[in-house]
Amino acid sequence: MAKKFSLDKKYIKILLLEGIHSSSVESLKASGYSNVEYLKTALDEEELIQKIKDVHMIGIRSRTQLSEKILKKAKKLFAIGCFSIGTNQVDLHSAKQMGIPVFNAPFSNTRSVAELVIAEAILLMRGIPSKNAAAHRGEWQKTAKNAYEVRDKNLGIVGYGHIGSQVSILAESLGMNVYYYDIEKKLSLGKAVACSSLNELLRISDVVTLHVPQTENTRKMISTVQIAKMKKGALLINASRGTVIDYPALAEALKSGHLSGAAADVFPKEPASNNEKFVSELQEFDNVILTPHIGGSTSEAQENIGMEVTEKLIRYSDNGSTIGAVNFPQVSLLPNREKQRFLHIHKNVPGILKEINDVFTSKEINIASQYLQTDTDIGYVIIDTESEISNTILKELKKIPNTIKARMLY
Ligand SMILES: NC(=O)C1=CN([C@@H]2O[C@H](COP(=O)(O)OP(=O)(O)OC[C@H]3O[C@@H](n4cnc5c(N)ncnc54)[C@H](O)[C@@H]3O)[C@@H](O)[C@H]2O)C=CC1
Ligand SMILES: O=C(O)CCC(=O)C(=O)O
Repeated sequence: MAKKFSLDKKYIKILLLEGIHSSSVESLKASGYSNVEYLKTALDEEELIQKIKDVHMIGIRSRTQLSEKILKKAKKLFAIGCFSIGTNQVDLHSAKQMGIPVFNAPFSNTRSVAELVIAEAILLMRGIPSKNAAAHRGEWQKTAKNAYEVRDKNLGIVGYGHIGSQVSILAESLGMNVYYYDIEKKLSLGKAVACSSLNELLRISDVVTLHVPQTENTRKMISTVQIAKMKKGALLINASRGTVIDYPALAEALKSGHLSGAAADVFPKEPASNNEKFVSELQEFDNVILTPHIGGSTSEAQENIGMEVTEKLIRYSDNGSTIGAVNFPQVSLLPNREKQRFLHIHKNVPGILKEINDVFTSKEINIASQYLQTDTDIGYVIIDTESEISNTILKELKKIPNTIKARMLY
């Protein structure tokens, strides 16, 4: 019998949104995925619902919100690629319940964000944003007043993960004293000092920079009370998520002069495209650097992200590997084209593995290898059979109660 993909690659429809780097399209095509629709922008909800109906894999950046409502329309979707670090734009739990793994690029833009933050710390310390704005208006503000070196100043990093720790290394090389606060115990790099509380960090820092994910815990973690604890004249930088700072409270602190400047790359409501107007309470302040969520937008980062996430999507589509998925049991078996491979995603209920195996036993088909992983909600098993078998097995696997998704690969 000729070997056959359950779904030929040329029928696997892939939608890439938000101007993902061309390295993604190139990798997909090189791997035989020719059915790729590439859009430079995000889609509004209605357009997305229409398009996602027929799509098997989707690639997004931070603008596209994949809510439960939208995922429910995506009947054919089997994998999501977030071409970003953050995955808060996807309802991860709903995706998992629907048997859809979500992949991201956990390090590819780390360095780009860290470099931007360091640049902003230097510019803010020198009062450059205000002087720059004034110069554009024809004013000449040649003065050393309120302009400082970053050397020997205290930098407080909230969230000492990949980005926070890169910022730490760069800041120390500039002679800054680095302090950090993280809810997890972390290895301090160089001479960085862990603070036992957020309040302690806020009290001692000349510059505070935020590098936490968007979670319920981090929502408005910097608001009036926390800002009041910061040193008078301190600086605040946010390249994490717009929900982490209470921006009206920051605006108050800038107005009163309690803080002497800020930089914000992320906002609670960001324009869906470059054609939409951007509105923020921080726009009135010359001493605030506003950037349009470009912390990770460098050529290097985007090219790397394009390749990294695409590779994960291809590995899942070709071999069933969920290594690197952020919402799924991690399963990987070496590709083995000599065998036939089945993937089965199911609710994690007792006895289901036996039912799956019974399908093969009843047809006297030997299982060559099998790898199951579960979490509290779902189980995911890859099964290689010794002999080539027909599509009817797949139909029977799909009929097992509590099956979420089943696929035959080769
Ligand atoms: N502006 C931009 O373009 C970009 C923004 N980001 C944002 O930066 C965030 C951080 O990225 P990474 O450093 O790669 O993530 P990471 O997961 O490596 O580090 C996050 C750290 O925050 C800590 N954390 C979580 N909740 C906390 C809390 N309540 N208080 C203190 N620490 C807490 C975690 O323990 C972890 O160490 C991403 O989740 C994303 O939202 C990421 C890339 C680009
Ligand atoms: O560049 C993007 O679209 C998203 C960057 C970001 O926020 C992330 O990687 O989490």
